[in-house]
Amino acid sequence: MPSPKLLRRRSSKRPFRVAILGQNGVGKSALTVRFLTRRFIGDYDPLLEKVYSCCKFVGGENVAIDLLDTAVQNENNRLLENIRWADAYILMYSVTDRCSFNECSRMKFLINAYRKRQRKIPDNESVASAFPVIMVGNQIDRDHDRMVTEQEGRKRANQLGCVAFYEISVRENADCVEKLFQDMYPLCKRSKKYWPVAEQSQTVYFAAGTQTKLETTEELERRKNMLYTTN
Ligand SMILES: Nc1nc2c(ncn2[C@@H]2O[C@H](COP(=O)(O)OP(=O)(O)OP(=O)(O)O)[C@@H](O)[C@H]2O)c(=O)[nH]1
Repeated sequence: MPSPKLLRRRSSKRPFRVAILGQNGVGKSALTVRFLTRRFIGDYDPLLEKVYSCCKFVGGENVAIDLLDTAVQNENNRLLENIRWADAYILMYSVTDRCSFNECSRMKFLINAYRKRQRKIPDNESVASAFPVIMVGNQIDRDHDRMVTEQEGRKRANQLGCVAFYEISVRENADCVEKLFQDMYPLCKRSKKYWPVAEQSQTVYFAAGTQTKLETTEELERRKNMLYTTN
């Protein structure tokens, strides 16, 4: 792999920010890397929390996207920091782990509570449409270990007010990951007024991060201006 070159973002407006939330081991890092590179990589450092920046052609337009691959979500403060940072959320669980499925409800509750507290949303608009959440059940290739049915997942996503629900296997199917993001952006565009859209950029940025954890939004902001590329 070529040594990473330090680049500066050309756009002055900020990208569309997506946080991938979910319990440990559900496949957040695998999803992120699949989307960015189409490759499936088996193992990742579970303690790392990274923002990956890219420009992708989604929903018929070039969109600058910052993807936050979150790490341990046990601390509510960290989770709230990530919620605050993002414009949209992917709530991920493993269909083989009911605990991770239930954790999605807690996270959605926190998203709603935080966004309502902000009072930025007019009364006639719901949190769901202003800050879209997509629920994703991963690891469907492990059918013999399945604990959560597709029907249950869909029902829960509906009850929680998620804008979409998918069952995927990051490991087996790169196309379903691509489709997830392709579908997601148009859904999220409805809430565009809540996030400034970035200018078009042709460079694919990748892997902004060091071995340290991200502690604050300020840290995330600082890193946004120091992006690395593999190209
Ligand atoms: N069988 C199968 N394994 C998967 C799939 N997606 C991810 N994995 C595996 O699940 C394990 C956890 O994946 P990660 O991407 O590290 O999960 P994570 O949610 O980022 O975990 P933390 O970093 O600990 O929060 C790894 O061993 C992956 O190879 C999938 O679709 N199918």
